[in-house]
Amino acid sequence: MPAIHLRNLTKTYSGAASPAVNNLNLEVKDGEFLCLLGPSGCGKTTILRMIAGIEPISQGEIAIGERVVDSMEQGCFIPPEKRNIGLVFQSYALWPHMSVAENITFGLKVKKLPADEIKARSQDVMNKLSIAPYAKRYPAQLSGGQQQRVALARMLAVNPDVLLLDEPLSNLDAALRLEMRAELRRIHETFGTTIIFVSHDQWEAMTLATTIAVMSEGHLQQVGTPHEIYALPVNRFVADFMGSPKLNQINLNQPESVLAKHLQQRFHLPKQIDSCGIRPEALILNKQCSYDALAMKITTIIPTGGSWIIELSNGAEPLHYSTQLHPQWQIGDLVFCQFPDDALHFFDADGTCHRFSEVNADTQQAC
Ligand SMILES: Nc1ncnc2c1ncn2[C@@H]1O[C@H](COP(=O)(O)OP(=O)(O)OP(=O)(O)O)[C@@H](O)[C@H]1O
Repeated sequence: MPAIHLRNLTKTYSGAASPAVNNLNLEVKDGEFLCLLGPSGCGKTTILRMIAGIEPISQGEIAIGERVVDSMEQGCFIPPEKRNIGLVFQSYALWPHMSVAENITFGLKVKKLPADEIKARSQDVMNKLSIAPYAKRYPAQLSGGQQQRVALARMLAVNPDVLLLDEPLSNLDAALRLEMRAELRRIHETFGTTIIFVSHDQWEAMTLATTIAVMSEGHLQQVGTPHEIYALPVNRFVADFMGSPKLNQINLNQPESVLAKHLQQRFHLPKQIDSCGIRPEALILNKQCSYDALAMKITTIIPTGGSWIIELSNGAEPLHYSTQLHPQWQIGDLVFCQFPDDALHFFDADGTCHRFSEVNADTQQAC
């Protein structure tokens, strides 16, 4: 399967004040399962549509493998049907008057493949996606998840080099989404297809993708494995966007904040660091005081089914702690909260994130 190269790719819709996609450089490797992740309106669908060839680019270049398929500079444009790309949208757009089998074989007939190959390919893909028993049914006689699988089967049958999926699970209920995520992972493992998947759901991205590209307002923020994006965010946007409950952020420029004072005293932080973040699960709570702990009161305990979110307060700003262990605390209890230095994210004024080792901070006894 070919890699996809997006070079200085920009899209400005007519009349728009700023580009929907701004000077994007991204390589999607052969066989990669890449998720374009970001909030609504950040340009994800526009990128997918440009790769598919159904949205004209404003600047830059798209190459699939060695072949440039779109370039303003070179004045070249390969039409969508010649890019060997499968596109599945949020709405499955199955032909309602065709049976499942007919929907799947349609693209193969358009390609004028021999009848026995059409039969073999469609049977194979229906078996792999467990929809063979519904071959004779019409889309209206299928559940949402079954329709979804037919839409995927239809794309996979034509054996695209690249599969583009635009939030294809968004119409499904929670149980079906889980089932379809497993299905998509199997498809990726079985077919080795390069997949680009659009989502605004970080959980979906974390559980599905081999690589995540986080976007904000048309700008690429970070590309990395799910672990890198979660544990080593490059900036405040990525750190804040990933994680539920959200990253705790402590503004260090509040002289009256006990929390800010504790962190300032405990770590020698350079002046340019103006806030500090820590994931809720990275906090450590103890019953006993220790030199590096801050006393905080438990104000809320929220069970979320198998895990708990605990709100802690010390004066004004609350902190959130999350755990999968049944909490031994009650609301009103005093606990001692530690901030492990390797779990801290330090942000400077422009939002760039630094690790503890980078800010070269020394620990200092505080309590
Ligand atoms: N055809 C269009 N004409 C003008 N502006 C558009 C058009 N399509 C999208 N936009 C604008 O471009 C920006 C990016 O839109 P896009 O659909 O790519 O975002 P997205 O990240 O996929 O959002 P969502 O998650 O809501 O689908 C948005 O500000 C949107 O309003």
